[in-house]
Amino acid sequence: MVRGAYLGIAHGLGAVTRTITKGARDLEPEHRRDGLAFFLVAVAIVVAAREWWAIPGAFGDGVHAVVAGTVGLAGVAVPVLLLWLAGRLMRHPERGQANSRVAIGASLIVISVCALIAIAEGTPSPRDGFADVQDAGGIIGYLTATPVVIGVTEWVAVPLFLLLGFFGLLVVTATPVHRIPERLRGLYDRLTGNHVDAGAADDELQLADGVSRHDGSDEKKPRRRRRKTKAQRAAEAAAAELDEYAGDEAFEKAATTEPGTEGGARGKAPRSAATQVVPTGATKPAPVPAGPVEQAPPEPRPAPAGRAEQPMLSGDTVYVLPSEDSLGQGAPHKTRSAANDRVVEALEETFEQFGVDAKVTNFTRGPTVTRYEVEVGPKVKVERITSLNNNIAYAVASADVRILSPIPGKSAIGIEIPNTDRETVVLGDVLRSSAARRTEHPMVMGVGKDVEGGFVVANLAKMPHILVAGATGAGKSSFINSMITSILMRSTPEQVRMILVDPKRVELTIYEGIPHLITPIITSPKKAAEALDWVVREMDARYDDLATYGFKHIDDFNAAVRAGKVTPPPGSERKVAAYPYLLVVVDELADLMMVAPRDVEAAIQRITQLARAAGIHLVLATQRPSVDVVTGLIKANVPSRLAFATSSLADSRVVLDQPGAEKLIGQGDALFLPMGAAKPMRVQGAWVTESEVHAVTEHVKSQLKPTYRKDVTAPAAAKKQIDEDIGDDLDLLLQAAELVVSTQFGSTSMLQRKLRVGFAKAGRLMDLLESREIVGPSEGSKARDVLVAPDDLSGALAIIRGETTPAYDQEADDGSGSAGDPYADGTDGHRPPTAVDYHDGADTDAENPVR
Ligand SMILES: Nc1ncnc2c1ncn2[C@@H]1O[C@H](COP(=O)(O)OP(=O)(O)OP(=O)(O)O)[C@@H](O)[C@H]1O
Repeated sequence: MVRGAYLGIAHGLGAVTRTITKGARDLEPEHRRDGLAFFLVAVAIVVAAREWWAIPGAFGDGVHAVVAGTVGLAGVAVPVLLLWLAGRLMRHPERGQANSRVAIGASLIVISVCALIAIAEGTPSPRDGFADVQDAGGIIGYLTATPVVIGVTEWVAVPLFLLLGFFGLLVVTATPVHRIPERLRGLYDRLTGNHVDAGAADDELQLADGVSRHDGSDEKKPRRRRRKTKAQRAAEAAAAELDEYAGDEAFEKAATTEPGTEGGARGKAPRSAATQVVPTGATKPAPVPAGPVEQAPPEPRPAPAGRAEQPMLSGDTVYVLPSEDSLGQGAPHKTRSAANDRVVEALEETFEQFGVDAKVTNFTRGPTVTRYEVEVGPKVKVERITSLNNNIAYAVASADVRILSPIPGKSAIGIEIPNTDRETVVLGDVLRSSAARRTEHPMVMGVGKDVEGGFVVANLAKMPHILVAGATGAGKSSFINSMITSILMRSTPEQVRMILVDPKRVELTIYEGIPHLITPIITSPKKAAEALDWVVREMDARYDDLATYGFKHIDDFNAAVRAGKVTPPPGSERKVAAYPYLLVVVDELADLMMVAPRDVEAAIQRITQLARAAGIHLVLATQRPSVDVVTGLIKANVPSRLAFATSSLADSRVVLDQPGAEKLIGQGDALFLPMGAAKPMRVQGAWVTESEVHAVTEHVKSQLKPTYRKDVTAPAAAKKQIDEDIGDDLDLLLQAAELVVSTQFGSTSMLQRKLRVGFAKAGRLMDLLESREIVGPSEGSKARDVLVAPDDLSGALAIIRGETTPAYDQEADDGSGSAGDPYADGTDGHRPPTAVDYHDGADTDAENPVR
């Protein structure tokens, strides 16, 4: 009977336990993690009850025996450690890998502390009585300290354990040894309340006080402190949002600018700093500065990046981003110089000579040009100023005078005149500006400074594609350097991967071998065209994943992957991982368009139409922004534009759809038209020296080796075969294509008549032509648009036949990377291997069972 009752109870308990654990397995991952955190809190309370408040009772004695028995006197710190771990687990459930790193580091510290206490208490052994062990370093202290003390005496053991504890501390805080000084500085800044970007705090000061930052008199100090605390809170709140990148300005908008340093004030309505930042704010007219040259105070050196933790790569590797010090500081920004005063005089003299009632009321000095604001008197036509363009150019001895009438958002005419004493905008300064620090988005780059001296940063993910054009020597390559360097400074290869196409073979060589590359730098236009094809396939694969798992954007998919919510279908061995952003940079589009115009155009069109949600972004640069390179189709699909000085007005129109770029003065002076902007913004591009780029690339290369994918520049195997959907209709389809392209008339009834086929067959042929992008979509009873010019007919026919264009076949294969057919693994040939396992290298593609 007793046995029966015992077995009954045991079975019952077993069933209950199984039900609970099975239920726990079905819980959402974050509930499970929260459960663990709450469990740690509960244990902390129990341990504290006994170790801190000595609450009596048999249970308490048991707890003491376990805690003090294990870690000895260090037991008093156990509740604190448990509470901290629980808090961390609740706050950062997504940082599973970081949490395990913290656990390892904390264990090393515990071992070190227990051993040191054991040594301090004379290394008692359990043979002398377990109470002594409990009052020293517990069993951990005994087991770790005793052998070391016996081996090398306590004189050596103490420094060894101190070293172990120190190492544990570095592991917990993810601090590599060489960054200790920087971390200490960060900690000091944090403790003293200085860790908010000083520029941001000062901006806020100006808004509140209505005085410029030069006016920091003593009585302002208490207020300054209060303001800073507020700015600090705002910065912290913003930082909390950054994990998701949601709601952050630079993420929502393609480009962000930071209010510039104040321009000089002159004339009848001088402006104070406050008016420049908030037009409606209370203003106190600032006196006209007395000296001929005025400089804004140097931007205070900002605190280090303040990343709480270095980003993790899979496999718990800590990837250390390049130090901010790799990029130098520029000279302080001048808000006014003697040259500006001379120009103001020249302008007013010109107005006087021609009898125009106009005055220069203000100016804002940018790094390259200064914008002089001119207000005209009553009854004076604005055109009178614009008609003086040539005379103004003559008076100021500069051909590059650009008149804005009016300045967007102001009742004033802007006259932009190059500074004779121009300044270089240094990339390091742009990346350290508060505009750049406001977000940790990995695709944010430093663009430069605007005409008011404010820093401009742009989020390439929001562009979502950009066309960069300008005559030779105007600054395109420097821009691309700044862009790539910005990304290397801010992102891990797990966040951003790149394909760099450099047909000129000189500009981007410095980036060869960086781990962010997915394929070696492509110099052959033929391979570049193939790489674009690969990007299309990669995009399709990403889309398939988005559709399969029900996400609209790669960011959502990645967030779900990181939260452990994406599980591959049952039976699949696929390891689901977040997709990196993919940045494709083409340094000379014209070279590609010469080799395979139709293919390149078609690939660009497909990528640009769809790639945004897939996290794929194109940067197309050209020094020949003519209509045969930047075709209508490409233009229509690349919404953001950056025009450096162009050699003609026509080129400016191709890039920006408006004149202006032909008036730019070169060396990084640009008009930037991010997606959604109505008017282009004049910016001076950021400059990064070769040695800075070298320092950054050496740093990233020393962290990781690139894992190239072999398939990127391999021609797609399917191209050689006639597509399945054409079947037996190849001849008819070729005839149909020829008819439609040569007549430029996409009509189904014409096909019926000329090819003597029925309505259904003619409709099918037309659909096939549409799928090959020879005609546009059906427009009801109207004829379809024909997308292929008669000159390109042979290329179109070759594609239908499943051949590549002749240019492809002629090019010799240099063998770099196209060896083997990556899709010869029994898949359908159209589907690329998914990008989920970049880190396992190209070889794993064939093993990827999910297609
Ligand atoms: N942002 C910048 N700040 C200062 N100087 C610049 C800047 N950009 C370009 N320059 C100057 O202009 C020169 C030419 O720039 P860059 O090589 O970028 O031109 P490019 O448009 O790429 O020309 P190409 O098409 O011939 O390669 C640089 O060597 C540098 O002296």
